[in-house]
Amino acid sequence: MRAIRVEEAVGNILCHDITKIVPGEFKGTAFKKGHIVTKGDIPELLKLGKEHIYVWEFKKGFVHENEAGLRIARAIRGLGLILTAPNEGKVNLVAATDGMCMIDEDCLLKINMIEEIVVATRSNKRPVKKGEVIAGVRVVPLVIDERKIKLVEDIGYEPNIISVKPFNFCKVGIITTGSEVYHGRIQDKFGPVVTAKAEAYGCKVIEQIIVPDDVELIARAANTLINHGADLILTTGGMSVDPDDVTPSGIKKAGAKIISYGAPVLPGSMFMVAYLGKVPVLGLPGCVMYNRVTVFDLILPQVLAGEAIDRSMIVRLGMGGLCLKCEVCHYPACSFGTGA
Ligand SMILES: Nc1nc2c(c(=O)[nH]1)N[C@H]1C(S)=C(S)[C@@H](COP(=O)(O)OP(=O)(O)OC[C@H]3O[C@@H](n4cnc5c(N)ncnc54)[C@H](O)[C@@H]3O)O[C@H]1N2
Ligand code: MOO
Repeated sequence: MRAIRVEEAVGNILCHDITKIVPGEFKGTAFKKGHIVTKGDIPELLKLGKEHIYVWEFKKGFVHENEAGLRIARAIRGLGLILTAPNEGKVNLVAATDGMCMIDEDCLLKINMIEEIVVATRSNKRPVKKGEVIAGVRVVPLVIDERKIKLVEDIGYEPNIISVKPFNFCKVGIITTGSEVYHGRIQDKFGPVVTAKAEAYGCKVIEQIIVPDDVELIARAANTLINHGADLILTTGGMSVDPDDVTPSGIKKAGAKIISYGAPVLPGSMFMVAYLGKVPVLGLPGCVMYNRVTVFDLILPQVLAGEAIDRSMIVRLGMGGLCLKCEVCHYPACSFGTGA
């Protein structure tokens, strides 16, 4: 730290806040610690009674927090993100599109292990909206040893440490099972719920086939939907333990490869994931119709972001898999699904 004349301070970094007081009108910070003095600041500083100010003594090999923040942000930015200008050293990474927030957790850990580097993100694999902040980065001191920034940049060679993967458009086919619905004893309430959820991600429901609880008819409906161009199949109902719950058998009979039957998620424990060729088939239990958020809300965006679902992904959902059923639902801004 050294004191210099204000007129010679352009390009130097302020070491302390400078306060402005106008009686009856204003009392606050006119210039913040860390501010880089510009030519235009000089008259204002002089008006504030400052002929000399304390500035940071630049040492070779050190960088200012603003530059450091920008360099870290650039190093970790993957696809689908834009950067904000630094504000007191902090740079935000903002979603450029709706999509799935993807974070390389190992790289994030390595970067945050470097002392004085701060990278704070959202939880991994969450649906995000265009314009939402996905991560904020900064360094702890006002100036930082450039070698630390270079370490971040070395790790940053890994592509897409933080990215937003856009959702693919899908043609969705629905198979609604249940003899009570098929025979018109009750009206279908499940189809509209899953249609609304799929459409919220920009998908189109091309067809819904209503079948009784019959293994053969469920299997045939699945293959009909494939022939009609569906690239995602959702089945509703018939997923639990009654003798009439035959949807999993129907999916199997269609020739699908079962990835997982059952998920450590409540609500949603009777969920099934299968693939009929390349087409994902999601077996949705009755709770998906009834509850506001369920396992379906965790897996649907992953499928639409092009993630191949395997059993380990389903099993990882256990931690954070308990929906607290809050009076006002804030999902995805809550712990539900944070194990994804
Ligand atoms: N003994 C056990 N019972 C239940 C278990 C269990 O493990 N042991 N699991 C429960 C869980 S978890 C769920 S979730 C439910 C739902 O399972 P299903 O997928 O088999 O649902 P269904 O039996 O087909 O139907 C339940 C209920 O919802 C009505 N429904 C179904 N589809 C429609 C539709 N398209 N439109 C309107 N209403 C529909 C249906 O008529 C039933 O009333 O099982 C628990 N039980
Ligand atoms: O699967 Mo039920 O599928 O937990 O409420």
